[in-house]
Amino acid sequence: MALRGPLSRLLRCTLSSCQQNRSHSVAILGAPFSKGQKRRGVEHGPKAIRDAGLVERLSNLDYAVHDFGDLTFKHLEKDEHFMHVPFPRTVGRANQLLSGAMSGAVGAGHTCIMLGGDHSLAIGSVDGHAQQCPDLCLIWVDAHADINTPLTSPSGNLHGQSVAFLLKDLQNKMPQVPGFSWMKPFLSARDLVYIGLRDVDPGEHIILKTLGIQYFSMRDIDRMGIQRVMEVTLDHLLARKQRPIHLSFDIDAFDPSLAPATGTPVNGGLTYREGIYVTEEIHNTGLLSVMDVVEVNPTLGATPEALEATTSLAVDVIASALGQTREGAHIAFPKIPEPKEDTELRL
Ligand SMILES: NC(=[NH2+])NCCC[C@H](N)C(=O)O
Ligand SMILES: [Mn+2]
Ligand SMILES: [Mn+2]
Repeated sequence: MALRGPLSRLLRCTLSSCQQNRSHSVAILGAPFSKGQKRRGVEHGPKAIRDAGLVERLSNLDYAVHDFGDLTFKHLEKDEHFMHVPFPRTVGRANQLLSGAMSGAVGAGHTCIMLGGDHSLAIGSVDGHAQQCPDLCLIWVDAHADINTPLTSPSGNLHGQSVAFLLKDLQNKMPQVPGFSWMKPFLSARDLVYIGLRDVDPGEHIILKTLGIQYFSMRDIDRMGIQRVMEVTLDHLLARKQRPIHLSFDIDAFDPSLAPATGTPVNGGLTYREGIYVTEEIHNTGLLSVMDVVEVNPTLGATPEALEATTSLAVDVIASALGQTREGAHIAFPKIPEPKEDTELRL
């Protein structure tokens, strides 16, 4: 749509300092971490996504790409379970480190891409982003709601609990998990929208309903269409005021036929076109500030083709969130090139 580009640029000028000067500089933060769940291999996600050509794709979109490399996480030796939650201190410490790095990168004026790693990393990623942009809103694209508390979680895994750590509204339902005393929940339930849900635990369902969280399950997408879902999503988050968007994209939101190399696949997911439409619409707001891409697990690709499909899909959604269009672009050509006088036009 013709109005989108100029309109979004106009809006960007009126934004708070944390959103300015972001448009042409992208930071990549690798977070090779897997202790938020029990399947090893997801720590190789950042390398696999880079190997699929991420930096080159973003450079072709005319961005200055700053690849900050991978963070170094430590596994703490003495880290007993908390209730049935494994590795609480290790996950807490990793997220503390990521939060600091994310805050620094956002503060330096970059649009940031966090490559996971498992989805527990969204705790640090969103926390660090919020330190620079306290009025951010969160779009969570996922088969799962990741909003269990330690008391509702069937698995104990922290990658299924990230949102519960972020939400102010759940503060009095959360026990003190060791490793997380460095952070305070800051997000309001109304500043969050889910897209793609199809595997929601009973405890998560009561949380979503009690807090009145806006979500669009795969059934809602079937019923309304992805175009209407995005309209309502962006209206819900941005109608009152324009603010930075944090997009947390779990690759398992896509159908497992498209993204097989992931730890908790669920049938009946987003089509390629639905997923790309989501990121295109987010790009068109001009407000994307941080994007997480998580749960790409290269060791779970049954064949090299399955892995390649998953990683190139990850690169495609990132490129689309950063402005790659299906209609082409004329970055290299201000006008249609004309042959010089003395060149023969046709043979
Ligand atoms: N980020 C993910 N893939 N999360 C899967 C969570 C699965 C399940 N709801 C749990 O809490 O254990
Ligand atoms: Mn998921
Ligand atoms: Mn997730």
